[in-house]
This record gives sequence, structure tokens and C-alpha cells, in this order.
Amino acid sequence: MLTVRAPATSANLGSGFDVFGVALERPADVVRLEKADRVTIEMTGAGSQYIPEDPDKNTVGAVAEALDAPAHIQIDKGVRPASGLGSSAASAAAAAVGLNELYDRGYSREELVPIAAKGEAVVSGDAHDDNVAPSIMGGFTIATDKGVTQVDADIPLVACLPDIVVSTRDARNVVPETARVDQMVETVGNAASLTTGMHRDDPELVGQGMHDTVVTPARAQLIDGYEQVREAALAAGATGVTISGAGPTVIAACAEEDRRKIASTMLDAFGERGVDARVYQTRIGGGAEVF
Ligand SMILES: Nc1ncnc2c1ncn2[C@@H]1O[C@H](COP(=O)(O)OP(=O)(O)OP(=O)(O)O)[C@@H](O)[C@H]1O
Ligand SMILES: N[C@@H](CCO)C(=O)O
Repeated sequence: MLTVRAPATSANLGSGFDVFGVALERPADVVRLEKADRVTIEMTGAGSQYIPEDPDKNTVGAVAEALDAPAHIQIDKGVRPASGLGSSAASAAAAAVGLNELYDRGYSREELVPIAAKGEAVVSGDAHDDNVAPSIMGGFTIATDKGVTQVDADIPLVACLPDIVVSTRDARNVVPETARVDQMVETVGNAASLTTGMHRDDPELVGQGMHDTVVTPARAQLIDGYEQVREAALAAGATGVTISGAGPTVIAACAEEDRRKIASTMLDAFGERGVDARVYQTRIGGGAEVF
């Protein structure tokens, strides 16, 4: 029996759609794995009643198949599904790291990323790596078809999860098919600023680089109160605010001393729209850990 804790993640960060991601210090999924003749799955924790235990429909099933590593897999969800916090990816990442060790497959953390992404394809029809990469490798990750670049970064974050469900599949359907050249120029500048900010542990530069005028405005319409929450967080000192992953979580970068105030302001702003929410005062953290 082996236990793996794999963190929630925030993908895109505004300017890095389908490329950037960060591991969050909290929340996380805790997954226990035991060798078996076939794959069986048992779910507990946040939103587990909505997640299928059928290995063909659960992200960990595809990972076990890819590694040819049948196991009994107990998943305790710390990350609610359809949250924008990489819920489906956290389980897939934990399964990839844990089964690799349990069956002594010898893959490196980077090699496990495309294997865990097979789990993402089960739920969104698309094997994007931007959540599984940080959940496996930790820190800030840049996932492209050439592989993953990882940087250990330390930026305080607030992640506010409203009581709204947005599936990744639906959120991908509203992404515009084209962007103007001026939007492309702005996005490149913001992505470069954000990357530099991660290297320097500079919340100001990271926040500035989270601005996006292509994908985020289209998706904001799926999140009741997004604009109000964003404005309230910026007024409370956030250096940048955007949608986490496919939403509905709204994520803010900030200086350490402003984090508590931003967290309560975001909760209040959702509350004023009649939307219940919960908030995580967190920061960029490490990747999946085996116990
Ligand atoms: N082990 C799992 N954990 C969580 N969700 C799972 C798992 N296996 C399958 N699913 C399904 O995946 C869907 C949730 O994934 P989705 O990608 O929509 O949300 P998310 O991972 O929280 O968001 P995002 O990728 O935007 O951060 C739900 O339909 C859920 O039933
Ligand atoms: N990059 C993905 C992350 C969600 O899984 C998206 O925004 O659709």
C-alpha cells in the first residue's frame, strides 16, 4: 500500500492558456494504491458522489491502463470536481506517481506528465498537460508539445471557489477560434512578464502578466459575479486576477500581507451576488508527494 498527496493546480494564469500552470500548497487529493488483479476505484471526499468509480470514466483508470499497473485505488478528494483547480488532474497525477513507484516502472516525473494527461482526455476529450504537469512536478510549469519547463516559484495566491459548476468541456466550447494580432502582441508581453515574475518571485510582475483579453472574457460569462469579484480583489490589493483553469474558481496573486483581506473581499463580493463560495489562502507549492 502506498499513499500519494497530489496538489490542486491552477492552469492558464490568464496569458498562458493551455500552457502555464502552478501547483497550489493546498488543497490536495490523497490517493492510496494497492496492487491488484484489476483496477477498482473507491471515492470519498469533496464532490466524490459526482465522480464515477468506473475505471473507464475516472481519470485514474486511464493512467493505470497506460502504465499497465492494475490496482485498488482509493481517492480522497480534497479538490472538488469541475472547480478549475485541476481536480481531475490531481487524481491522475497521484495515480501516475504512485503506480510508477508501486510497479517500479522507472519513469521520471517529466515522463509521467503525458501519461497522467491521458486521464484528462477521459473527461475533457483533450489531453492537455497544464494541470497534470504542476501537480506532478510542483512550482510553475510551462507545458508545450516539446515537454515541460519547471521553475520553483513562491507567490502568495488566493483561490476563491464559488458554488457554481463549470465543466472543462463546456468552458472549452466558448473559447474564441481566432484572435487579433494586437491581442497576440499583448498576450506575448504578458506571458513574458509573468514568466520573469515567477523567476524573481515577484507578485507584481506575475499579477501584471495574468491579464488576458482573449479567452478569459469569453469564459467570464459562465461565472456569475466574476467581474465584481475581480474588481473587489484588485481594490483590496491583488496584483492580478483571472479565472483558474476552466473556472469557476477565481484566482488572485498578491503580496503576503494583503492575502487575508483579499480573501474576505472576494468571498463578500460573491456573497453580494447571492453566490456561496469558499476561499483558499494559498501559495505556489511542491508537486505530488509519496508517503
Ligand atoms: N478522479 C477524478 N477526480 C475528479 N473528477 C473526475 C475524476 N475522474 C473523472 N472525473 C470527472 O471529471 C470532471 C471534472 O473535471 P474538470 O476538468 O471538468 O474539472 P477540474 O479538473 O476541476 O477543472 P480544471 O481542469 O478546469 O482545473 C467531472 O465530470 C468528474 O466526474
Ligand atoms: N487549459 C485548460 C485547463 C482546464 O483543464 C482549459 O482552460 O481548458
